[in-house]
Amino acid sequence: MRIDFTKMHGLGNDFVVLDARNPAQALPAMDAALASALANRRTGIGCDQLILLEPSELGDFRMRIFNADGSEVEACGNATRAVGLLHGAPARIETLGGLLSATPSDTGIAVEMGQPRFDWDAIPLAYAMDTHTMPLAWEDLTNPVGVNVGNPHAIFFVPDPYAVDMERLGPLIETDPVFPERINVNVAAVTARDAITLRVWERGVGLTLACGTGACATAVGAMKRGLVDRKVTVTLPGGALVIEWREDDGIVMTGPATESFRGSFDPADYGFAAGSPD
Ligand SMILES: N[C@@H](CCC[C@H](N)C(=O)O)C(=O)O
Repeated sequence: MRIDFTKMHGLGNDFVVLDARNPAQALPAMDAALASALANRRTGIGCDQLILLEPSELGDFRMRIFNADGSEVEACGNATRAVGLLHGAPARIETLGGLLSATPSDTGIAVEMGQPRFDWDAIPLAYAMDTHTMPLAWEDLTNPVGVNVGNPHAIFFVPDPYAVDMERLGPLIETDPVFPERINVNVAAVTARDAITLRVWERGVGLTLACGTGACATAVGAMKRGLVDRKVTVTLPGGALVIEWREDDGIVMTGPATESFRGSFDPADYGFAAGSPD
């Protein structure tokens, strides 16, 4: 029994999207082993995140997010825009990080990401500290902002994000015990009151071409520090997102999403039995 998938991306951050709402699809129960097998770029379909759409009683549908290492996580900004594009109309999307809304428009897909949380235990951190300027350092990367925008982020403001050895420092910071649920690592340069350049080492993935929640976290971190205005363009290796932090509505992220192709796979090829259709 073959399972259909849609390959999508947001600024090069790519996804395999599976739709478990279709009763004709005998999807195996999703777990870390299957998610990482499908995400594997050498032996699987290949992606940064595996996205599973399920029925929801709270929203139009539920989106489950698995990193390439198989870990299930709370939020993914780029995938939220991607499934918003698939839905083709304004959508309320249930995630582990909260209920989000995605609205396709002429300028891309706009997603209301909710309010950021800066409390140390909301990020979470291993012990109490000031998250505005965390008293932490890894070589030249010092005093990050800590914020949770559905998922956890540390943001380092640096002169040149492309001069930072992220391949070496990213995994060190991601797995430091000060972050009990690991962390997404952002290195950013503020280039104008409305412009930021950003690279992200994603928890459970590594360096990606873009990270939507990273752009949101970095923008609000820079706003908190008074470095930028309330609406900024964040430029990542894969392209740009516009991030606005509204007093009442919270963070609004706007940017493109793209469907790349559709295909199918046989779970047996990955050592998994198909589930039983409802
Ligand atoms: N690519 C994403 C973030 C995906 C989840 C992240 N790696 C985590 O573990 O929290 C985005 O666009 O936000």
